[in-house]
Amino acid sequence: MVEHGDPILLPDTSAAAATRRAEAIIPTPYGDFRMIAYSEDPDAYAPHIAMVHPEMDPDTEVIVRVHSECITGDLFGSKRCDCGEQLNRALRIAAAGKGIVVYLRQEGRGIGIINKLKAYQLQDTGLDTIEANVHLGFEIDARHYEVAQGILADLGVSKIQLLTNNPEKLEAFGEGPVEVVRRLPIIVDPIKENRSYLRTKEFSMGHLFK
Ligand SMILES: Nc1nc2c(ncn2[C@@H]2O[C@H](COP(=O)(O)OP(=O)(O)OP(=O)(O)O)[C@@H](O)[C@H]2O)c(=O)[nH]1
Ligand SMILES: [Zn+2]
Repeated sequence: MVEHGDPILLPDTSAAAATRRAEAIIPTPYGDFRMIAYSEDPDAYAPHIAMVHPEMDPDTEVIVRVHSECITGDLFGSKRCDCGEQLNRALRIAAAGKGIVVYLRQEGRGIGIINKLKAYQLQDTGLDTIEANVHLGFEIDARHYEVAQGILADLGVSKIQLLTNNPEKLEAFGEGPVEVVRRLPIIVDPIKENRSYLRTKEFSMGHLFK
């Protein structure tokens, strides 16, 4: 059994990981973005990513999505969660509003893809997302947001409108140098495959779906 918060399993999300390593323009279906890679280790395989609108103005209240990695949803379009659709929507909003999508490598709320798949298997026997994490010996949510604040600070941003329904994410930003002036909801319509996942988010994790 893994101990709570075992550091080996957690990605580097300290402020040190907010070091800019490389960037290039990436043309996406939503328009061009500057893709900037951030990591503590210069050769990191999985750096954090900022997708920055080329005309982003750091002196405005920048629209920002801080999205945690979900390989199942973001990449393969899994219907078990709302991540893929939220990511697409966030990119569209950032493209229209000269904003930023910060993509953090905190797969599975920080437990990694192997453990998330184990959690899914437990969920298929009747546990909810929280119970499955706890059963595997993990925190309910092992994520940290210092690196996101560091990335925004590196981009010269100090005031943001944060796209989230997650009160804990909002609270985490309350402690950092970047001020959240407004929360913007990012609500995906439930489908039968993700209904119980979204229900757990709403009733057990306090996510704001209204
Ligand atoms: N452990 C675990 N992680 C999950 C499960 N379903 C999704 N995730 C992870 O949950 C995270 C979702 O992160 P975000 O998209 O930033 O969103 P959020 O914290 O739900 O809050 P919002 O900003 O409101 O979307 C990703 O890291 C997913 O991989 C699950 O059943 N178990
Ligand atoms: Zn997901």
